[in-house]
Amino acid sequence: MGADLERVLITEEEIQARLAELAREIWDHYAGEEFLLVGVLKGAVLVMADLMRALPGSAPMDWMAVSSYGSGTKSSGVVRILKDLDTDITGRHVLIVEDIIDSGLTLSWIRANLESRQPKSVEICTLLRKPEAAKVEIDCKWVGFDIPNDFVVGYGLDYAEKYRNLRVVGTLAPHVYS
Ligand SMILES: O=P(O)(O)OC[C@H]1O[C@H](OP(=O)(O)OP(=O)(O)O)[C@H](O)[C@@H]1O
Ligand SMILES: Nc1nc2[nH]cnc2c(=O)[nH]1
Repeated sequence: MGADLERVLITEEEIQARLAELAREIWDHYAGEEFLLVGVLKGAVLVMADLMRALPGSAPMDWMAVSSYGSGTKSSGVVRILKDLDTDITGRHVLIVEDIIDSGLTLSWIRANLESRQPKSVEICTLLRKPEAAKVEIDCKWVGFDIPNDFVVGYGLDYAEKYRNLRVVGTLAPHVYS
């Protein structure tokens, strides 16, 4: 599987070290107030698992699954909820946990959707962000790494449902696409 990678952009050690920093900053930010971690399936599964284990204390967790539709392309900005939260977030601090902000369209929609439910606050933590790919500005408080505008896999991110279990983030070799 690793042989399908062209280049490792971020190593396992770099990911874990950065998540530990983010976990500390997040914990300090909420200063003892409860916050709900909201993961976006499926890509955020590994970020959620490692980020929440790096927190100095407990935080509850919930999940959403969404899908783009309409034009058929990903991240069209038109989003459908496949699995909604189990939790009522009214009056609660919500921290959305994502693997990647690419165009920003998915997260822009999710954030607006969650904000319409009258939470106390909504913030975002993403492991990866592609500044050059942004189609909408996203106010994201915690970003692990800004990366170039290349398609990446690993650490939760897939290509045709493969490579999510890689411990690194990297780009795929051309032979994989042919
Ligand atoms: O900023 P955007 O251009 O909207 O792209 C980001 C979205 O794309 C990925 O999800 P994907 O649709 O690949 O689903 P997955 O998490 O189930 O792999 C990622 O997890 C984000 O949700
Ligand atoms: N696997 C993967 N999914 C994405 N969704 C949005 N951008 C990306 C990316 O670079 N890689």
